[in-house]
Amino acid sequence: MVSLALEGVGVRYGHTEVVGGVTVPTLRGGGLTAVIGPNAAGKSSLFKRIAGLASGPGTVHVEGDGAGSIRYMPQDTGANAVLTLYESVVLAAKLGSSLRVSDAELAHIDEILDALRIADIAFRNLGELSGGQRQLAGIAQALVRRPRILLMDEPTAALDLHRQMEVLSLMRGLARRDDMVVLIAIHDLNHALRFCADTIVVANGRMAACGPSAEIVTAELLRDVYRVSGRIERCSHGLPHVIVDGPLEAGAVQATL
Ligand SMILES: Nc1ncnc2c1ncn2[C@@H]1O[C@H](COP(=O)(O)OP(=O)(O)OP(=O)(O)O)[C@@H](O)[C@H]1O
Repeated sequence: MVSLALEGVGVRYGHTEVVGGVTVPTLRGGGLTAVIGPNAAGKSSLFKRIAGLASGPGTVHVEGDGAGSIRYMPQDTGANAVLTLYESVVLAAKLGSSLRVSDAELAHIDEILDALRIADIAFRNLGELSGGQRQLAGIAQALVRRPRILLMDEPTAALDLHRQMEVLSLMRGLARRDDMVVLIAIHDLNHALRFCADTIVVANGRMAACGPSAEIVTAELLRDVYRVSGRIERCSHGLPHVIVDGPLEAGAVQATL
């Protein structure tokens, strides 16, 4: 069992504090947690702080088996034109350890490439891949280290609709099977509602709300955090959907946060 909790966590770049006072009650492995909020709210910075890649005040509490294994998957994994997709995943698996690759590790890599449906492009250079294919390679690189806590920064931003659903379903299944804590920074609120049991809202460098996604993604959130008018309605299948009517005038946003 692994768990993550944040207590008064902030992020500073030099003397500038971009995130402050984020306290998140214990998140246990087994499900997805969405991290939502406007552009520049501080989601990526918070992820980097949790992963130890940025500094700031507060405490990141990690407990349980393999608690040291935190992995941050950046928004843009970049393209190293020299490596094939397969080589990049093997290298990711071996980061910080010996370069000997066991049969079990190779089997694990194949399993991940199959699950992401990218085995057919495994031996193409990353520089020749499409943006979506590179994003899938980045997910493979993150998964191959068997993280217990995985911080995914907009992992579906470059993917088509089918792939978005596939990847989020896969991540939900892996989180459950491997008892991982998976935080996903995501702009699509419908995905947060559909795939993530819990949602954390970051706005202006602060945590604005945290709880079950259905209680967090509301018309008030759309108004106060995203400055749009909208509503949450159930479709004919009974699933909640965010419907955005349009942007609010600057003066119409209530200063409740
Ligand atoms: N390395 C850095 N040095 C200084 N400021 C930074 C650095 N990285 C990010 N920032 C600033 O920190 C703030 C939060 O940025 P961050 O990338 O965490 O936001 P975000 O919520 O992930 O945004 P988006 O949804 O647009 O990806 C922004 O004002 C940004 O300009």
